[in-house]
Amino acid sequence: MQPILSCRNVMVDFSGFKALQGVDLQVESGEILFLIGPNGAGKTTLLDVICGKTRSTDGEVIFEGNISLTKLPEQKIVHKGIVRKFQAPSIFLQLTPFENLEIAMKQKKKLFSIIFAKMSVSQKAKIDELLNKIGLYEVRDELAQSLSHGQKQWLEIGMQLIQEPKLLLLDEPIAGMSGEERNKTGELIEEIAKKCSVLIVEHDMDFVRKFSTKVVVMHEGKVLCEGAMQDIQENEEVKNVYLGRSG
Ligand SMILES: Nc1ncnc2c1ncn2[C@@H]1O[C@H](COP(=O)(O)OP(=O)(O)OP(=O)(O)O)[C@@H](O)[C@H]1O
Repeated sequence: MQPILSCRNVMVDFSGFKALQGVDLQVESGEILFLIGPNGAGKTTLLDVICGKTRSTDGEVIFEGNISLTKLPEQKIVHKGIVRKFQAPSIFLQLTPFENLEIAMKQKKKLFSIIFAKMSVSQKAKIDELLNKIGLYEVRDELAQSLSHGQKQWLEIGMQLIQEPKLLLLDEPIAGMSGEERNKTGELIEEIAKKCSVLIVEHDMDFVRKFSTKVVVMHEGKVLCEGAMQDIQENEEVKNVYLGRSG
């Protein structure tokens, strides 16, 4: 089966500083791929390139075998099926989880008129189903500002899932979460991966150990190695540049 995403020799040069120096990486369908590596390795920059926030200076990013993302604007990349949850919150705190998802759904339709239209029964059912999935059904009518940190993050993820993506990009999704919230987030990601590949930048090695299907280690703008977490942990080079110090 062809990978859902292929990065080929991707380079990013920030006015002379080479943040990415020829990254080759593939994401397979249904995979939970963790991108790890020391600070400044280029992980976030790679996510930025994939979602169109940063332009690569060389190389190619191919989606679903034949769609080149390299020159597409961010919104077009979303429409192709790649969404990204940023660390900075984007939910409306004065609205309920249901209303937040309603807005996300209407944005997806992209029709201005529909913003004033009533939701159909099936649209409401879809939002309820999603609320169940992200564990917020019980608090669907409470103001988002009263949610815990973890619940807010899940709502953010829900806002992305309403786009029905094929690839979800997450940047340190469990930062600031309690132990229980971390586990719930991992389980949510496993549930999401049944329909959508997930590429995650993460520093928490316990979380990576528990929920990864594959791990890619980046160092100094390149892929150092990739494989199952068990093998990665044994790798001497990885121990030297990263795990030996922080994991
Ligand atoms: N817009 C920019 N202009 C110049 N340099 C940048 C820019 N964005 C990132 N960099 C540099 O590129 C390198 C890679 O940064 P990046 O944020 O991708 O690393 P990272 O692996 O995500 O690190 P961390 O784990 O700390 O988030 C860093 O040295 C960073 O300072």
